[in-house]
Amino acid sequence: MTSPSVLPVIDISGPDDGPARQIEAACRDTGFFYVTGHGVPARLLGELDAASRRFFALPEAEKLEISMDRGGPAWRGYFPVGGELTSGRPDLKEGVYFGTELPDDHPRVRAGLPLHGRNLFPTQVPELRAAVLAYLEALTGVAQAVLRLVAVSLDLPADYFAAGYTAEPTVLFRIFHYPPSPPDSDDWGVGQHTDYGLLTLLAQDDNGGLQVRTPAGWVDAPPLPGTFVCNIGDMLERLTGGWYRSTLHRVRNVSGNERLSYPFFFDPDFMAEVPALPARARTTAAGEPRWDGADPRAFTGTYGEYLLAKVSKVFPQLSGEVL
Ligand SMILES: O=C(O)CCC(=O)C(=O)O
Ligand SMILES: [Fe+2]
Repeated sequence: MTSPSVLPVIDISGPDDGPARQIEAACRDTGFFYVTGHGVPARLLGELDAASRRFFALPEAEKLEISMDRGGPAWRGYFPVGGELTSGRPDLKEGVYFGTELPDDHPRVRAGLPLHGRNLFPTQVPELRAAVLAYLEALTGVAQAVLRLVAVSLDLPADYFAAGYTAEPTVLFRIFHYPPSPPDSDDWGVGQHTDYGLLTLLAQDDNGGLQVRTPAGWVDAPPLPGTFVCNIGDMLERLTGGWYRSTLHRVRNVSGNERLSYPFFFDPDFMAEVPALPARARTTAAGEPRWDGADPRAFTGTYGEYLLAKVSKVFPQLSGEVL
């Protein structure tokens, strides 16, 4: 059972102060809100959606031509239904992983850094390439704009993130296809989890299925046309000493239709350590034990190390091969 959505809609187009206070309230509450006034033309998402539907309609063997195990350490490409284990169980979804498009001679690629490199694009749907790259650029702008407001909400300089953690951000982007869940099944499209980085901006089609954990129980985050669902990840929880919340969420597609979603993850520089902000280090005591048994505040190391530990849990069969 879920309750109807109670998540706020925040217009980010106005002067910083109003939306920053709304973001503060949302991040203190569920860590989830809708973003409007973002300026991304609907056409970009329309092109992405059309190309993605063409891709998923291909025969499995053709989709496997960009299989993840061909992406090497860059960790890009297609995985079939059941190929990802978010909460230790196979998810009822297939998808394609993308990230920042880096040429082979980029210093981080030459240094062999995992998760860095070229994307894999399907030759059968050539228009997907331009649609994905244009979308990544547009969403990077939205994410920097939201982080500017997050910075203001924390009494930090407005360019705190853009000049630091996200001067060279870790950008991960996925296109997911959730087949309909059989009635009464207890399979999840995505098992319950929190996101790993700073923030996620999600576009979803009209089918719904995303659920968010709140103190009052699970609530729906239904599609609202022209908005992105934004939620904060473990690194913002960690930076703020738990003042802001990285909240559990999950997906079950009970619409009876094929659901597509487009989560865009905007995360700190792979090489950065992300210690608690001095003013926030001790704001709250640790809460209830987390979904993954891990405590993002206790972790030491770089964001890249945190991310790789997570990724190798959800793709156990790949982690030995490519990392
Ligand atoms: O598909 C969705 O609605 C959400 C996906 C998600 O939570 C994730 O990929 O982290
Ligand atoms: Fe998520």
